[in-house]
Amino acid sequence: MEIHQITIQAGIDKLGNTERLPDLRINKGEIYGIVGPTGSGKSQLIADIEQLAQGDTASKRRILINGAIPSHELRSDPRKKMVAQLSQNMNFFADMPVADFLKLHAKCRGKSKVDIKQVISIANTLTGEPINASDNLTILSGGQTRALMVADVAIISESPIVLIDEIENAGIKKHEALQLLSGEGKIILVVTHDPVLALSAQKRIIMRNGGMRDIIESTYREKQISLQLNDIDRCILALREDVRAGRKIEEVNFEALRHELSFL
Ligand SMILES: Nc1ncnc2c1ncn2[C@@H]1O[C@H](COP(=O)(O)OP(=O)(O)OP(=O)(O)O)[C@@H](O)[C@H]1O
Repeated sequence: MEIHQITIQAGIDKLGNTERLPDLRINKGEIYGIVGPTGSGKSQLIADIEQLAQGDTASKRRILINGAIPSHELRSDPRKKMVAQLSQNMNFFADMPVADFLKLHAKCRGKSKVDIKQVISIANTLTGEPINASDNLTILSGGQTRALMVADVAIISESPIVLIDEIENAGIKKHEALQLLSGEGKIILVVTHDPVLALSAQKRIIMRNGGMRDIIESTYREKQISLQLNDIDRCILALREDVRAGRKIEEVNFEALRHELSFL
């Protein structure tokens, strides 16, 4: 089923008041950030979309697909699952090599032609520590695990809706991960406190007290700032890999970092 739009029909906040933000329509290819203080309902909003809620969750929201109520089958049949979720705390539990897992997953999804080597090399563009096809899933680091999940969602799962919950400390190149996923024309919602991610989204939903309060469209300037912050982030990620690998740090180009910061 081709999905070109989801609608979040407003429900109630934690105090029982109708949400301030009216129905929200998100189109194919759009990236939305979800921001707000702790306990403001960011994860609940993601969960509502994941479950295709129909007034049956704490928020009483309803989720429409292409403007219509999703069928019972879409909500309950795992093979029809249209939503992929990625979060910082997710881990692989299968005791098998990376390549075997990807092959198995591709087979389950009916995609026997997927190039497994390509999936691994895409994952390796997101992490500083290369993943080998023969590595066992259980020995992958947090960053390698998340990088593999992103590549898997982009190429094998092909779920049209991707929900991302706080991947800021996941140890991967976040901006690149978002670009990889959005390049496939997916609908992406990302819960984040991280300016790199929040500012690179086209719009961000502001959460308060369990309700959708407001929406901000990111400006051209914010996009520029996000790209510059991303360069700084990549520098820190590279240093982290050096430290982790037991290398000595000979030099850090602080001048280049300062140059980036002076543009902000
Ligand atoms: N509209 C709502 N009505 C009733 N309860 C809600 C609503 N939204 C969220 N909650 C409840 O409030 C609690 C906190 O919400 P949630 O975990 O979504 O916040 P969060 O913004 O993701 O917080 P954190 O940043 O700490 O992860 C949860 O128990 C959730 O079920």
